[in-house]
Amino acid sequence: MFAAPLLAADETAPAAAPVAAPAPVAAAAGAGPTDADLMNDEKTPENVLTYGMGPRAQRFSTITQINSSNVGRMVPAFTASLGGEKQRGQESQPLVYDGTIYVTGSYSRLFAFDAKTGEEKWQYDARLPDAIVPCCDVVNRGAAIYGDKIIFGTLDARLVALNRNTGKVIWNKQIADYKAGYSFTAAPMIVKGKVIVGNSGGEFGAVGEVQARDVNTGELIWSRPTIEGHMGMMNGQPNGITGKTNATWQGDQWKTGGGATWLGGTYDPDTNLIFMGTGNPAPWNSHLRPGDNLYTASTLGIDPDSGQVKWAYQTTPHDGWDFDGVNELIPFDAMRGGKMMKLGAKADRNGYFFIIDRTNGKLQQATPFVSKITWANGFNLKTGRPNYVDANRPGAPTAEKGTTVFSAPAFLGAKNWMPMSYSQQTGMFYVPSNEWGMDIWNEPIAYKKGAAYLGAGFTIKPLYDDHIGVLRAIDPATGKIAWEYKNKAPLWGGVLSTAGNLVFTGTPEGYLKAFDAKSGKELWKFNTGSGVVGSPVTWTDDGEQYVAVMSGWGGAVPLWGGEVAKAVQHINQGGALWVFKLPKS
Ligand SMILES: O=C(O)c1cc(C(=O)O)c2c(n1)C(=O)C(=O)c1cc(C(=O)O)[nH]c1-2
Ligand SMILES: [Ca+2]
Repeated sequence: MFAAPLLAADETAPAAAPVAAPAPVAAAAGAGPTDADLMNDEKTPENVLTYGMGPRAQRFSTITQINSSNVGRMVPAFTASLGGEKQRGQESQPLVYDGTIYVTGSYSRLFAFDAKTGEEKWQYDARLPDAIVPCCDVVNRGAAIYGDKIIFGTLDARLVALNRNTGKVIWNKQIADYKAGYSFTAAPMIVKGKVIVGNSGGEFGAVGEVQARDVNTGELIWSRPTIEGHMGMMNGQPNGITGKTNATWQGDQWKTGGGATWLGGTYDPDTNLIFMGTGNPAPWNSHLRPGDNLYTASTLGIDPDSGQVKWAYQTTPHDGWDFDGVNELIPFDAMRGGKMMKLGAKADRNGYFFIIDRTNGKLQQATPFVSKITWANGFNLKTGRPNYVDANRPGAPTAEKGTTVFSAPAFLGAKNWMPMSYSQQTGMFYVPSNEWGMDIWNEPIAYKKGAAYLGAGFTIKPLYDDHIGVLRAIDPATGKIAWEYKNKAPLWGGVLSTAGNLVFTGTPEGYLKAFDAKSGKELWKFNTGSGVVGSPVTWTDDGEQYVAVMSGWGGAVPLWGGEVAKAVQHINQGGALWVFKLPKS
């Protein structure tokens, strides 16, 4: 725009040009987002640079043009198809930069669309090997952008950097062995020039790991396994918490112990910590692995510079239900006991909404956010541990099958991967939750490379006739629910809140919906033609506010949902980006 045209080559420069101040190297147009831009994402409404709309992943926008008084008039601006036969769950969150919308698609694809018209600029298809074994549909949750690159993970456990203008591969790195059950569904996160990635594979005895890779080359900078035993052995570094190598596992069980970091993390510039959730211990059958099984079903506070674990908090010690525990920890600050505190909130799959001190991982509050929880009666705030209801743990298998118990929440969780939002305007968390239970029983199982490693059987059942999904506004000061919206099908998409007093989320029935953030009143809906399991975002372009979401039914519910899967089997698949704005008038 106002920058002088760059000289293409040295020869074109006057030979004896007087040397003034050194030219700012490559700060020119087209250089792309920097570390500072990523950290500042919450404050730049003209783009969406990070998964979570800021490193803290609060999914809150300060834009007010579309608000609770006019959202009822919002209309589609355009839609863009992901095309073809590869229409499965579209869990992606769009990124928006410099006139382009980037979305990942099912089967490890990445698309670049014009942000004003939806016209496709390019698409990349990772062309997966047949042997991949993702547990829960062929999903991907989003990309990361940096400089000239757009970076995403694939189901055969690779991390791929493409040129964001052309879609051409810049580097392509294997992060784990997909033949041993590893895959990659999370959006990568970039902190200080390092691509921070997690892995998937907890249902196959994979071992959780966080890797930091050089954004320019893809080379490994540090690796942090999440299971005691592996932690102690890595690079000769102590794990930074217990200093012990393997206190909470018996025998060799830690070798295939799970704890996958399959949702990626959030980052807090204030404390310089990455918060990474870890998944279920493997196998699911808890009688086969006595002990707390650290650090599965936990949140880890990790130093991005070294990979050292600074603290850990385990939300389900000795998990026996696949309560997993990867759910995002969202940093926020609030008054507690008369002082301002650096806190984090996590709505866990196990049914509790946790508030912890994010400087040290100490539990401050744990309140149920669903109506039925059978496995524990609350948490002990001193020890941070659950008060277990032992009788409700699935029993040990005798010959073939242990006793069946009814358990709530179901293993797909009071909240699964779909991200909640924190509104800086209302001070509320908006949590996509589900009310369901399951019959669960344990079975014998032995580890076999690349095969499912559960040792349990299960059938998910609804708890109520009229709804499973419930969007809940939670006051973090008390854990009390301020309002709720009930949905017939399970909620499986992310949430966005805005300073326009709005909350957006999608439904499997196909709608993107807008609610009044204070009252919960439904203000607007639009049917996208397939289930919405993506995460909505918003931005401004030439003075107009846009809202975008991916449509395309899928994810774990149709595959693992038991009786609930049957109830939603009529929902049609899809694969489309939908973009909305107010009509010009
Ligand atoms: O332990 C794991 O490694 C792992 C990975 C994933 C994944 O990567 O999608 C899911 C789960 N577990 C899981 O337990 C689960 O319920 C789940 C739901 C979904 C989805 O995308 O709908 N993924 C996953
Ligand atoms: Ca899992």
